[in-house]
Amino acid sequence: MSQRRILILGQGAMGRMFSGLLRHDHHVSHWDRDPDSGKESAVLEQLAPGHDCVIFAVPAHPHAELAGRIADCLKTPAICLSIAKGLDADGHSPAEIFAQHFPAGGLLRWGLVYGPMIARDLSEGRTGFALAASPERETAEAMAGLFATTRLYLQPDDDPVGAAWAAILKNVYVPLIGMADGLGLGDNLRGFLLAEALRELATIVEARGGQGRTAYSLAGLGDLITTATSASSHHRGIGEALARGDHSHVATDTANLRSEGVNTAVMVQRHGLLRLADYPLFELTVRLLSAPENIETAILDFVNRRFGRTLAA
Ligand SMILES: NC(=O)c1ccc[n+]([C@@H]2O[C@H](COP(=O)([O-])OP(=O)(O)OC[C@H]3O[C@@H](n4cnc5c(N)ncnc54)[C@H](O)[C@@H]3O)[C@@H](O)[C@H]2O)c1
Repeated sequence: MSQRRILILGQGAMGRMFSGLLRHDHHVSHWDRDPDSGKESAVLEQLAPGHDCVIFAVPAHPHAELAGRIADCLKTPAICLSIAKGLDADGHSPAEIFAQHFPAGGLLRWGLVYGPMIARDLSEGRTGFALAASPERETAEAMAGLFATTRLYLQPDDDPVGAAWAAILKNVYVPLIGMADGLGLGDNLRGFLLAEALRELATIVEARGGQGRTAYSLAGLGDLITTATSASSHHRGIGEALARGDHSHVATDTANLRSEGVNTAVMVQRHGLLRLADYPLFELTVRLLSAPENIETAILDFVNRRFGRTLAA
């Protein structure tokens, strides 16, 4: 494939990993901003023009601002691609933000890359897998083509809305798995909770305008299993910490930018994005993330209700 000019926003774990994967075949530039001081590594408006692809390897919360700046200064065709699995302060996903800033028919096209692609595995030469989801098939295929010589295997897909909700919401369910495992509730219960989470995720994806099948793709099932079972998973670790009484990640009514999953739980409630009563496992998880008390009883009560039993836990 021909050499592309790629700009990577963010030089954290994912930004560095992408740079390592792509720099052999493409011309790669970097931009970052210190989240504490706000200091930017370069003037984005001077750096961005001329690039064919901009990878947003930053959390969701600065996406709208950065997409607006990119849209104003890129005057040649390019693809903007995000990997962020969170909602911004307005409750918007990267799919919604990109659709607004990069409208169909314009010079800038967009897509999302979601799936089991833990930065450490890829940085150490192992494989990664993800959907390359875009509203346009051609863009999805171009995204997959960028990585064609790397160990990140991308499947072109046309459901970015579903991919975004699947990837974002699985980070809310994963701490529940961490809680159950942290309390030693068993392998069988983990399997049940994962099956329930997936079933619910498919209905939520549809309710939010995506396709239910996307919940069973790399962006949903693939990422859910990986994150829920990886010893190094941040979101699984949050659940394990809550199970041992460490409440440093408890969801409060303010944004929690240290954990995207916890922050998503807060944003879903703040912006009324879902009718929680329709999704009992999601509702249980959100409740335990903000009030992690009697976790075992709460999970077993859920199991009994699901099977129509009234046994005491
Ligand atoms: N780590 C993974 O394995 C993984 C996998 C898939 C997707 N993701 C997603 O990728 C995104 C980045 O993850 P990461 O692991 O690289 O995080 P990280 O904390 O290692 O890096 C985040 C980067 O974003 C920059 N940043 C933070 N706030 C910013 C702001 N307000 N404005 C501009 N830049 C800002 C930081 O300077 C840093 O370079 C997350 O949304 C995450 O969900 C991560």
